[in-house]
Amino acid sequence: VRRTSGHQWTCSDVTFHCTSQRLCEQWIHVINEQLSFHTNRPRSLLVYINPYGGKRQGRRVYEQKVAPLFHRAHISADVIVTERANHARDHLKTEAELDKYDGVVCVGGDGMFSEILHGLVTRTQADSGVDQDQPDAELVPCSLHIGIIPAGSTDCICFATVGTNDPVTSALHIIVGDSQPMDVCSVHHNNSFLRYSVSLLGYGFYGDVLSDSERNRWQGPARYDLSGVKTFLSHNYYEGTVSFLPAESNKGDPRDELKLNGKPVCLVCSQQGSTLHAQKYKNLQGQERREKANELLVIHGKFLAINAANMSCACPRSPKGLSPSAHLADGNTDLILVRKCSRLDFFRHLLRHTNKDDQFDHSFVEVHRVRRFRFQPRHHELASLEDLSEGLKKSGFSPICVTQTTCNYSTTHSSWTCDGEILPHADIQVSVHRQLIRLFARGIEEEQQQQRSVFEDLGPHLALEPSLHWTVD
Ligand SMILES: CCCCCCCCCCCCC/C=C/[C@@H](O)[C@H](COP(=O)(O)O)NC(=O)CCCCCCCCCCCCCCC
Ligand SMILES: Nc1ncnc2c1ncn2[C@@H]1O[C@H](COP(=O)(O)OP(=O)(O)O)[C@@H](O)[C@H]1O
Ligand SMILES: [Ca+2]
Repeated sequence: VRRTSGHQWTCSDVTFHCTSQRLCEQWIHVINEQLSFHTNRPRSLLVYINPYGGKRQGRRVYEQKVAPLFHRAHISADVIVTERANHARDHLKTEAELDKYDGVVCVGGDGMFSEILHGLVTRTQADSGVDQDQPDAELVPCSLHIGIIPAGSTDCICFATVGTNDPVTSALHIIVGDSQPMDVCSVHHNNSFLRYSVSLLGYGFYGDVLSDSERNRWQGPARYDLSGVKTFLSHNYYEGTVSFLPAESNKGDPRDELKLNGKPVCLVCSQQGSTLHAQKYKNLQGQERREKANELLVIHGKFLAINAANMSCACPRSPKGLSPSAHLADGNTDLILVRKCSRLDFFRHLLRHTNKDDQFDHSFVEVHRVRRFRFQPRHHELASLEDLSEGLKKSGFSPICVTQTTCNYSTTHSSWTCDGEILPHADIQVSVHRQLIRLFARGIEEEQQQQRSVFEDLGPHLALEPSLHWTVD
């Protein structure tokens, strides 16, 4: 494997020249033996292809670019081309013989990844007797790794965990058996399970973009830009209450520039205990300590957007993403609140997602790193307002003022987008489950790491140094 620019990997050939047939055979034997010691490499994969994702190239991408590489790496693959939405999810949930495989690969976009995620996580909980309807249930991590061959519209899960959306690079991360743990958010409504999310949970702006874009799916990836402009121009804002449990104090800040992104070296993701957290509350005792450590913060307001970014959400549209310093595996999500502001200010904020400026450095934007949160839209409070208006009517006051004020606050209600799918409820509770899944990826590498040979990272067995090449000659 050779690294090229922009986090891309390509195949590279090494030619060994031998003086005799016998020596050549010895070398082949030794190399195959050494490769067999590397047990992290997958040998058998279950592949799902969404033929309708993105620009509808999933099948071609897999057959022309990925399958030949798996073949060369002696990886066997059982391929299922999906015939309908949720085909992959349902197959994984009930039918798939998971014991036969070392990993599951999805060829498609974030929506297709979401199907694999739901299939695998639900299957694992069912097999372990865990009830996913309980918002505080401790979920059991999935044993199979997931690989993503990008062939969708946004591909942010691939981009934010690999650094690029290139099918060959992703195939090579699968072949070498890279492993990247990743947090998963569970979303509940009134104590019943709705969905899991790994990338963006967005209410207001992104929820509206997604709802509108579903009608224009035939346009492919461009549907998001068109709906983006439409939603931007309609400039709706929504009122509600966000309550959240902040992250432990040792988990970094959404505005720090750590950018370690959940790699093995990332101190934030690898921290086991909660030492600093414990220190913060060390002078408190028993119940009081527990309450303080679990203190919910409550914010009420009028918002253009409420976004929870469980990962950076970097994608070709926004190379640093919605929350550039978010970690992949720290057990937290970054909650971004964009309050009502002028169109021009909101445009400035959006534009900063495409350049190096800090998109959080606006008076109307705040960002919190959180373990859990809940959103309650204002219309849920309406019930009590209606009670109030009844009461006022009885006491001789006109109820009209109450209703009118409510209607003027925001034009309509929004929906949540959950990794690109629309949720049926606005009142949701979200909890982060630390490192619930593992991907065939290694996070985004920094420059120095990129200088090294890929095989140096795989341990001594595969470190075929150039000097060895010369010995063979
Ligand atoms: C002025 C330019 C503003 C550019 C702002 C770009 C911000 C982009 C942040 C993207 C975060 C993406 C998070 C990923 C979510 C995905 O899981 C999910 C599903 O993906 P899939 O279809 O591959 O299955 N995708 C999405 O939710 C798509 C979100 C895309 C939003 C595009 C918004 C474009 C906004 C354009 C506003 C233009 C204002 C112009 C005024 C004249
Ligand atoms: N064979 C199929 N026919 C129709 N829809 C499908 C099929 N397979 C998967 N889907 C659905 O297509 C949607 C979009 O898939 P995705 O691969 O994420 O593409 P995109 O990134 O363009 O949205 C997902 O919601 C997925 O459930
Ligand atoms: Ca996280």
